[in-house]
Amino acid sequence: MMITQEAHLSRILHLVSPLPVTEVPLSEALGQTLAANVTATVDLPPWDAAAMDGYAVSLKDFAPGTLPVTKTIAAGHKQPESIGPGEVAAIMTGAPVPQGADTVIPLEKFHSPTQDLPDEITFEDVPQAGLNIRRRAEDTRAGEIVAPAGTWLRPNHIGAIAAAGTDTVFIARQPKVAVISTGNELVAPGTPLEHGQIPDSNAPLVAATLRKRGAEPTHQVRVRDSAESLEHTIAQLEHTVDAIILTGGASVGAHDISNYVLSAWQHEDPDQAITFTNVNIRPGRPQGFGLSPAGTPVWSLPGNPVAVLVSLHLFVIPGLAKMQRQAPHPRKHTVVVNDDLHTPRELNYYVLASVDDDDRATPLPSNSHLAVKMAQATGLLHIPPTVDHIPAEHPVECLTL
Ligand SMILES: Nc1nc2c(c(=O)[nH]1)N[C@H]1C(S)=C(S)[C@@H](COP(=O)(O)OP(=O)(O)OC[C@H]3O[C@@H](n4cnc5c(N)ncnc54)[C@H](O)[C@@H]3O)O[C@H]1N2
Ligand code: MOO
Repeated sequence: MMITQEAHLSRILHLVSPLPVTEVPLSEALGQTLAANVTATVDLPPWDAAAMDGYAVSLKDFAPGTLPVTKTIAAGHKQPESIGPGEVAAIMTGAPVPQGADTVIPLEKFHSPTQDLPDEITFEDVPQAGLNIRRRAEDTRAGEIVAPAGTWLRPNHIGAIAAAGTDTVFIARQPKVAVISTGNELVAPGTPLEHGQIPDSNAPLVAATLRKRGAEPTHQVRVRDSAESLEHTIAQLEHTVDAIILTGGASVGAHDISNYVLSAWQHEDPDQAITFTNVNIRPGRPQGFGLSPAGTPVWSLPGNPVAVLVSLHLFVIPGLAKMQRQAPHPRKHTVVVNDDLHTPRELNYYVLASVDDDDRATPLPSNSHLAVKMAQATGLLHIPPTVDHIPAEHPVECLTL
């Protein structure tokens, strides 16, 4: 039986639950998801501030001529200052504009850069009002939402939240995930290979994806193709983690133990049991998903490395996002292909591609076993089941890796 990519994802999203909420220092929040709105605790800028190094002047009763520089105001100046008609204040970028000042003129208008500021300044004309003043609360006002609940925190959010005067945030607890690679052929990367062995590249790929998305790969285990070992490993882990991701053994071969072991497990609610199906995608066709007897979500992904990459993007990342209480955010964009693409109809094809700064994509060889080709890819092109040919220079949707 074959099911659609949408039906498989919808079952996953139905079965995973959001994790509890906790408060963490902002310094630990990168990659996590806000579980509550962050609001500004201060106006920013907190006061009218100079946007240039120069001279603040009052335009009240102003006439061109030479005026005295009566004070100097640098960034960090704590004393509130004011100037009256006929007075000029030397002012630095970021410093509070003195009360009474209407405009700030950059110093280059009067003299070359110097550390010895003049005692007086000569105006040849009437300056324009309101120049080079950053207005109080122009960025945010205290109480305004800086980042809403559901935001996946990237470095720009961390900077904005700090700017708004906050140093702790509420997040959905970081998902703890066990990563299990199955297969007698697998050895740790870097181990000299005996005949029949290959490096386990899926566990590092899955663990890196988890870290990037704010989850914690708490365990990385290699299990041989033995039902007892797999059962024992999962029984040990399912109570201590929020999710389990297996790779390999999802297909129908005599040694594909993930499928045989997990699909034999009973669940109180049969709708929640781990089931295996073919999904209308390639690579990544055989997929298992459901809840373990302890209620822990289990993704059982196919073993081929590119199939793992595709499965992570289509099925694991959205599931984690629900656990993390994440609001949907765009993950696809449109690119133009440099070469013709031919794929059979009926399946969604995902093709590795190298995408340049102008959003032009060069498709790469994308057979599901070509693990090292992943290094050249920055995107995954999606060719829907309704088409079998995308001509060069045509647009196609792309998931950013
Ligand atoms: N008779 C059929 N055979 C296969 C079918 C099918 O429908 N009928 N489907 C094929 C498709 S499509 C896929 S995808 C694979 C999925 O296979 P499994 O999930 O059972 O994965 P394995 O057989 O264990 O491994 C496949 C391949 O990937 C390599 N591998 C496995 N784990 C890792 C790892 N951790 N790191 C690196 N590489 C790994 C493994 O050595 C195999 O070469 O089944 C097809 N067969
Ligand atoms: O679906 Mo499999 O991942 O094509 O090789």
